[in-house]
Amino acid sequence: SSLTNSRTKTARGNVLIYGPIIRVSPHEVHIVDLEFLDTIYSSSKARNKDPWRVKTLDVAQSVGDSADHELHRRRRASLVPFFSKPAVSKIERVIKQKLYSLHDVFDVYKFEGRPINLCDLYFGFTQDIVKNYCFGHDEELISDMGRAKQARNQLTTFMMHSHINVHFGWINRTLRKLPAAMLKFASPGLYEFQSFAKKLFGLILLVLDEQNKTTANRSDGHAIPTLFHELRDSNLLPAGDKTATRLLNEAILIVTAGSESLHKSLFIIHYHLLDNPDVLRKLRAELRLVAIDASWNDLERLPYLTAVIAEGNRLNFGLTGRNSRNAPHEDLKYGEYVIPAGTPMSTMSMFVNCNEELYPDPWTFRPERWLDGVANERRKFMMSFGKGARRCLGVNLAHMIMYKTIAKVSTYNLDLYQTDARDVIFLHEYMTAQPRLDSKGVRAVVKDTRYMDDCNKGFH
Ligand code: HEM
Repeated sequence: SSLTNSRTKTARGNVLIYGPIIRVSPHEVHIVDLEFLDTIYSSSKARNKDPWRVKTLDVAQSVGDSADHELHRRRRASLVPFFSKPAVSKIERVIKQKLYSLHDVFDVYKFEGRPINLCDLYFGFTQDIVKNYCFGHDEELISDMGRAKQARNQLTTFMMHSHINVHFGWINRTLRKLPAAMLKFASPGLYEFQSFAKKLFGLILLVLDEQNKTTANRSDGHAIPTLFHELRDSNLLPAGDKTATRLLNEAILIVTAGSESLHKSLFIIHYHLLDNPDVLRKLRAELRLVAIDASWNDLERLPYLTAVIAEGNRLNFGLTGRNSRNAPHEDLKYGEYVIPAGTPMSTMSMFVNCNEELYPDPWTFRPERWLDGVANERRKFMMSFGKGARRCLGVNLAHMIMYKTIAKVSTYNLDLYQTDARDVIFLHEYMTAQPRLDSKGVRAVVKDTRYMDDCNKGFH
């Protein structure tokens, strides 16, 4: 196809000065070639992560940081059933309740006339939902923007240490041995992260103590199996993988991966909707076609909403660093080069998600690009959720939350407040995309939450 030809041209020519294959360190090659993505991130062949790289988040025993292919496969298999579409659909009711809380927060800010910080709001909102999914209850961060801000800042600070973790892991290991009061002084980011981990550890111990229960009772009276109760009872995991420490590592990964990436997609999308009245108008017109309280199933059928979500995810970029894999049992060939078995090979999501041939004017938010004849081709290459056997496990959960949330908040009338593109754009690489470092977040003044001014449908 013409797309295939132009991809090759880009990979070999105008965008890249060097490459498409570069030896970026004594032991790693970096390759920018869309045609080679499925080889690096294979779904069927054994691919290890680089043990050196997985030190970034420092949760060694989690599924995401299980460097060895077989170990990763076993741990992932225990989680897969829980992230399927039918499994995720079971908590649509929880999402609905959280959306009511979200609505209440918007109403309070409307009443007070203060700008709302959408970054903090969506961080609290998503972390509550993910914790609920994991444990059956949460900290209700959404009802306390101060705590939501603190939790978001704490994770951002921790992620900004990710490069130091890779190169000087001993610093964190040493700091962790300090008494809490000294750690707070020496490394506030790590101290906050340790407090977060301590709370999760308490929840894991509770799950392990409640041996007789397989479900958690939620406040609405419905008992839904939760992820960590299921893991505790899973036949797919050996006893060694059910220890409190191993489960804590899993919980840290899932709660941070869930809230960090998901809240970003939400605030990126909401910013662009507020910044592009035409896009917002088209979206609202489409939403008129479905019921106010449409299900995820119905919302997924809406092409423009689907395009808005895909474009927000594209500009999220997922993991932004060099995400390497190695083929432990086979030598691979790239053009004239042989890549010996065990050699880390990497690429970066930005090179794919901002490939100018695939996405002309790539830094512009343009949902329409997902509606043309080659949109399905593009979908194959999107790297925001990763690729292959280690692709994001939370895709379905993320999509359900995004569809339900964007459908709801896009009907509110908000004006951006002292916010511009530098508050959402990828400017710094700290494992995930960070905007300008002095950003105060995406802020907006809430004008109305009850109706859509250019749609004639009211809110209940
Ligand atoms: C828009 C939202 C999200 C984005 C952009 C995203 C992105 C990613 C990416 C790029 C990876 C691949 C990491 C790699 O290559 O090693 C990943 C892995 C993962 N994600 Fe997500 N994620 C999102 C939401 C979620 C949610 C809501 C959850 C769960 C609550 C989740 C759980 C995970 C887990 C457990 C892994 C590790 C999978 C494995 O190693 O097998 N993610 N995510």
